[in-house]
Amino acid sequence: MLLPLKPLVHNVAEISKLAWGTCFAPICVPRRAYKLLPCLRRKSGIQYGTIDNMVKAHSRNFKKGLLSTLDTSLSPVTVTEIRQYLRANNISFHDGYSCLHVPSPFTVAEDNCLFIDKTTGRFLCKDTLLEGSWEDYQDSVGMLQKEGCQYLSPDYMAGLLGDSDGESAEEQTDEIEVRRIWDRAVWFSDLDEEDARLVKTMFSISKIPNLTLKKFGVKCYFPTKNLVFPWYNPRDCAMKGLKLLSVEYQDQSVRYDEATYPRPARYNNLFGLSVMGKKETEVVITSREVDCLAVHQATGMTTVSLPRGVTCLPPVLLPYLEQFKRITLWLGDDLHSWDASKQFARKLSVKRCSLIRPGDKQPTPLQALNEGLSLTKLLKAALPASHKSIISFRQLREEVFGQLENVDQISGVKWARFPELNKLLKGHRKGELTVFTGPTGSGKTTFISEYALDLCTQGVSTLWGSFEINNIRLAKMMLTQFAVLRLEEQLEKYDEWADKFENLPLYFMTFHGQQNIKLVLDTMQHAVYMYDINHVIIDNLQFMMGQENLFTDKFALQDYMVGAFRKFSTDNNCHVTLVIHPRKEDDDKELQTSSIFGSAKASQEADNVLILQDRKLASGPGKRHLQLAKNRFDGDVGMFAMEFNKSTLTFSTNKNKTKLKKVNKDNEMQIDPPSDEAPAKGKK
Ligand SMILES: Nc1ncnc2c1ncn2[C@@H]1O[C@H](COP(=O)(O)OP(=O)(O)OP(=O)(O)O)[C@@H](O)[C@H]1O
Repeated sequence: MLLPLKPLVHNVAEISKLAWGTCFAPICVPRRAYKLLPCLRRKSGIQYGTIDNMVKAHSRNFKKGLLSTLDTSLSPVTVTEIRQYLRANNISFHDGYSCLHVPSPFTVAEDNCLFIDKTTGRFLCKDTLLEGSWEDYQDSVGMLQKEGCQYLSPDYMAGLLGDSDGESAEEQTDEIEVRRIWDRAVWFSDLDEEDARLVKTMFSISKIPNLTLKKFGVKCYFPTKNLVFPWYNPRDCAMKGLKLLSVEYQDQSVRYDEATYPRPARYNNLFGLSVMGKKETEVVITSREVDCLAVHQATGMTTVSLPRGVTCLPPVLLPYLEQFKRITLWLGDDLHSWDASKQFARKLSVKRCSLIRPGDKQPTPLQALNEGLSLTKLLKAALPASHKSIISFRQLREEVFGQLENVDQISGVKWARFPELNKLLKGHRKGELTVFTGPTGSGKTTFISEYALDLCTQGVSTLWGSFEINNIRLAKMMLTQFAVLRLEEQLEKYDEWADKFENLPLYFMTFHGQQNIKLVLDTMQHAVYMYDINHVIIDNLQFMMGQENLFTDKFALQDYMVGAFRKFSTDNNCHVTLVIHPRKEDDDKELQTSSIFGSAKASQEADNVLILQDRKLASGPGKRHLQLAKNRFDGDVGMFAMEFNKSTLTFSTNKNKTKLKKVNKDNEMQIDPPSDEAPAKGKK
């Protein structure tokens, strides 16, 4: 019996993708949502009434994307509930690492399998590539039971999936571009020998033979000397996208640049998947395609590389890794990669993961191959990711050494726009809690927006919780700061900057006004899982104060909330920046740590306390001082002046004029107005 359910699932899968967007949506999502309905009608070929009903049946999801309602789209189900549901419906399942494996209702294929993510409830049918929410899955099961059939029409499904009628203009342009590049790119074996040698030398892949490159589908786009990595559709090996890698030599260093089609947020390629056997049980995961080639070349092992390097491991890829009993993460040779391996291992289930710790004798796989090291030996020496509760110093000594060896990386990501902040705070580190305060209307949101944007442009995945100003206003301000331009006067440049902005790893919670802290924390947790968020900004804490009835005392309530955010940042190794209003504002006095609303708990729990000072010190309109009042990392505290540029909404620190004032943390802060003198030496 043919059921018109498949269009529904395809449809709903799309719609529910948008529903997830309710929690933290890249700002373009609602615009795309509007395009969905007409195209579904066109491509489905079934009666309008049916589609309309289906859309109506799921319109709660759809509308949520637009109306910013969160509750049900957020962590809709626990793994226990999923198991209970499957048992109650007599659906056999296998308890996998990150997913539950159940028979797919969408295919007749023999080894059909549908993967349900244990954390989110979202599903993926590997055979048809259909995906959707937990609700969609339940609906499909309900439909099957109602109709008394075993499968939902595969023919119908194939027709739908193969039809590109409903693609957005962006997708169509990408497809044309992918085809154009792919057709012009050539296999290394077809290149002139001299040319092939030149390109291989440029990318340090001389030890990778043409045969291996061809096996992985790697071509060369010779006019611009790019490597071209394909993204094959795992279903039918059709081209789904590609990555272009270019290399630039600056002084002694080499810089790799990459461009992807489609754009990074939609580029979910596990490079190497097409080469992988269905029965393999071991895999090595690398962060770069060239490393993947190197591991395979040296060891013959199954290897895949992540689509966006160490930035994230998108959960949609987890089903493809379920078949592996043993996974080795070899992501790079710096601490950032090491942090990422530990984070990704948690997603993949630590018990099957081993990690290669960066170090002198453990460089990137490509470097190891080029230096003639034994990659097999290095892989054998990988450390198990699972730690017992009690460990000895022997297990820690390598980690401690790594920290001592990489002091600069330990101090975190540096700000590009606030060099003075780097001098005081050294950098932005994962897992810390920063409390930020300043007088009402002094520019806290404006400053913290630029502060976070600066880090985000350097790859720090960022989640914004702006409860006071709405996301459109916030994004407009950020875009202005990003472009450092008054875009309203140069609208012709809007698309150029918006395109670049869209590619940042930046997400927004759609909360506005008073919120329940549990809901906010759940959303943050979900975002960490989905997008590997490294920095969350909460602007501001006062917007969670009205929702809690647990405490009659406002101070106790705030203490409880600060404690909850502290725990979150530690548990998830994710930096949280909390904006908190000051308790009292006395016109004659500067704000101090003790001015932060609540008891001393906020400043005790915080690793860093930043204060935007705008009184007394300001020697002109728009001038502000940023004071670092607490710094747990190395104790340096101090302050520096910033100048506000009203047209670009940016605070800049004038390198020539900025007077950085470091003070001993035990002393009271001595603050002088900025002058043209050279920066004062820290007293520390
Ligand atoms: N240094 C500055 N000088 C003059 N105007 C500023 C400065 N910084 C920000 N502004 C402007 O002041 C307004 C308020 O800024 P913002 O919302 O960032 O302040 P806030 O401290 O977060 O406010 P609140 O206390 O209400 O949370 C904005 O219009 C912003 O453009």
